[in-house]
Amino acid sequence: MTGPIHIAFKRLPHGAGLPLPHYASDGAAGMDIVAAETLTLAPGSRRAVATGFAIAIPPGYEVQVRPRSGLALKHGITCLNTPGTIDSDYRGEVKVILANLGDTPFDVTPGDRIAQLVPAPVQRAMLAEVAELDDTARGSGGFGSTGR
Ligand SMILES: O=c1ccn([C@H]2C[C@H](O)[C@@H](COP(=O)(O)OP(=O)(O)OP(=O)(O)O)O2)c(=O)[nH]1
Ligand SMILES: [Mg+2]
Repeated sequence: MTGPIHIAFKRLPHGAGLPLPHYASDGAAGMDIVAAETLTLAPGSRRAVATGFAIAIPPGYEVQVRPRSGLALKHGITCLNTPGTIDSDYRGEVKVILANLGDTPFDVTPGDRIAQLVPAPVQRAMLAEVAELDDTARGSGGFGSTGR
């Protein structure tokens, strides 16, 4: 584990009184984040759920919004766009796009831990357009071409 990066955190008015994003154990990779609103997710539905905060990530990094495995396993709740991407230049409220893949309605209450944040370095790419790509043994085989 490398040292922590510093992320500016701004609490928004509707986030007042909510717990800060926090690591639930010494070795946790993700900081748990909580909902800042009340809602019920019907089976098969999705919502952008408020967290009540905004962040400023240093250049060269992103923050990934990932599901919590307990919610996924017990209730079928996931982040639809996982891993969600928070760009370093985004200054709006962090939202969690929750989807209910289970078969019962799922209630969310302010303070419920709904997802986790994992910072990651960003490697940008520069494209070089060419007429032909080099040959490989795999070629265009994919999507199970090597067998089960
Ligand atoms: O789970 C997420 C994913 C994204 N965002 C915010 C921060 C991110 O920087 C911005 C844009 O996300 P993304 O690039 O994934 O979405 P887009 O559909 O490409 O929107 P845009 O055109 O604004 O980039 O939305 C969230 O709050 N939560
Ligand atoms: Mg985008």
